Amino acid sequence: LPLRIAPVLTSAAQVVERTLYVHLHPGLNLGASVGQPRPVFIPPVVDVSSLITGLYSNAANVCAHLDVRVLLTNVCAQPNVAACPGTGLSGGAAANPFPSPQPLSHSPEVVLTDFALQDPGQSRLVTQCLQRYAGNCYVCKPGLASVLLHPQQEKEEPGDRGGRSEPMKTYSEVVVGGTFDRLHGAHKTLLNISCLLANKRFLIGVCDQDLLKKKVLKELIEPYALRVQHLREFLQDVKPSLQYDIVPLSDPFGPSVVEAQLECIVVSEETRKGGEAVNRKRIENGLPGLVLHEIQLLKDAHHTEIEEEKISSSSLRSRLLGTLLAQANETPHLPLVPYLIGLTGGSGSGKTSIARQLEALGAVRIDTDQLGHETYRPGEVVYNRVLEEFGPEFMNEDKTINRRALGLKVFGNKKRLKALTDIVWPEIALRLKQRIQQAREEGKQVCVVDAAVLLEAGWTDIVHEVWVVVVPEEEALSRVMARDGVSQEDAIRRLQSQWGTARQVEHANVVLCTLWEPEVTQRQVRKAWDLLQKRIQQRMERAKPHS
Ligand SMILES: CC(=O)SCCNC(=O)CCNC(=O)[C@H](O)C(C)(C)COP(=O)(O)OP(=O)(O)OC[C@H]1O[C@@H](n2cnc3c(N)ncnc32)[C@H](O)[C@@H]1OP(=O)(O)O
Repeated sequence: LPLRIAPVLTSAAQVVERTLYVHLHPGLNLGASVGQPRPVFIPPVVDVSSLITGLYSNAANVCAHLDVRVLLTNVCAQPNVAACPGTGLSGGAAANPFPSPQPLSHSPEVVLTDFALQDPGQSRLVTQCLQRYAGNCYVCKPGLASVLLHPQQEKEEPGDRGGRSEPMKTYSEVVVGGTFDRLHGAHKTLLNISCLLANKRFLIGVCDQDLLKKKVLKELIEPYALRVQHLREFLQDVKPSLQYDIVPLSDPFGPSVVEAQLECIVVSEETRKGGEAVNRKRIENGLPGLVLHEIQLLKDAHHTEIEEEKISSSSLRSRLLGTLLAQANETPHLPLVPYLIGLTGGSGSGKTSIARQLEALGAVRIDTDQLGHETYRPGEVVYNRVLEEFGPEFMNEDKTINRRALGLKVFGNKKRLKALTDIVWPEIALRLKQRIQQAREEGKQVCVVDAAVLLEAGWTDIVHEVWVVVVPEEEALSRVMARDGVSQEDAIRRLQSQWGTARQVEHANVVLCTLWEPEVTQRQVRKAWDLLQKRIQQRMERAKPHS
């Protein structure tokens, strides 16, 4: 079987667009002579566990775009009613794991098999037999199609046949913990093997709040409720007979160190130490230690130099940088050209360096800080109004406005900052519109509006897309202090006058991060630019009058 995984997945990926459910039935005979095959129970042997790992690790390499889910309703420790509640078993060899078809979160539209036909004339009978078989196990879409795959068989190496059919020890209650952001093959392996090990209850602790603070690109972590929804949907498909309890974790231990009836914790090489710490705490709490069941870490064949070698959510998050995370809003009030990108991000996020890179790629860069500074020139409306509002002490000897002193006054003081921005923003907006008009007249295709507080100002409707640049707060603080020579307190006050990155990201169409080497940022910008060109192209196509 292991040799067939990659070829079967490769050929299935040519038919399937989104979800590929895997139902195991070793030796399934669809040959017409033996009559209609029935689903059978498979004992949870070591081989099944290796097969699950093999499936997810191959899927990550050969069909990474598919949501693969290995179904375990028919993989059960003891085929009796007590061990497999809800199966309607009466015991004995004829026990059916599917007394009624199991509903899945995505009803199958097509059933695939790698059953090898002995005779091409059998094909119709075999596909009919397969459809009936699938319909007995799962609730399928009406008109379920069936397809016979013809996977390219891989060469068998000597010694490949050595399977491990010894039974796995199973447990009444199993626990795991994790962030479970954007469920990937490694999460699914952990979850599937835990389902294999658990007979009654599966407790899942999901990191929340404080436990997320140190994570790479934490702003891109899916909200807790969404992660739980995805987990529940996956688990409900995989083994509906188990009781699932999903709880938020605000410390690394959660209920694992207080619930007496837990028997086993599933860990990876990386989290084994965490599992051992759980056991030390349990013993301190007068509870028996848990069996540590260790699973293999899945390798990520596509990892880049800033990513981990294992399949990880942080790598998946870093691959989202520069891509379109949320469709742009409809903007019929804006002219088609130039396409307007509102580039924003906290102080010290590196947005100006990104704006310059976009300029080098062909965009017109409009620096709104600069436009703001122009409005302070003596004789301008803003100049007079600012001095009226804040007093003559904010004037330098040469009669110019002392912006630095003004900054120290307003950052950290909401009321005073609002008084200032109420004066300056309308004037900046006016100048911005003039610049955009000028770019339009010059036939420019893309303008990048570099605006530190674009979202706070509610300027999202003057651009087509919002791009947000993020860095961790400590990094932003040290950059601001070093670059602008301000104290830590002043830097904090300035950052606190702006939205936090998580809130900014909620409004972002594209997110970029300047935390790593300059080449890494350049690659992100290039990717974002290339994808933007495609979107602009498609938009132009859509806007063409139909002939
Ligand atoms: C909607 C927009 O984004 S318009 C562009 C931002 N400008 C404004 O909001 C106008 C109000 N601000 C100002 O006039 C000036 O920033 C002053 C007078 C307060 C300070 O002037 P200066 O000392 O010359 O500082 P400068 O204008 O370079 O801004 C320094 C930092 O303050 C931040 N900043 C500017 N305005 C604001 C604001 N309204 N709220 C919070 N932070 C702000 C900027 O992010 C900038 O950091 P960055 O370059 O790392 O992004």
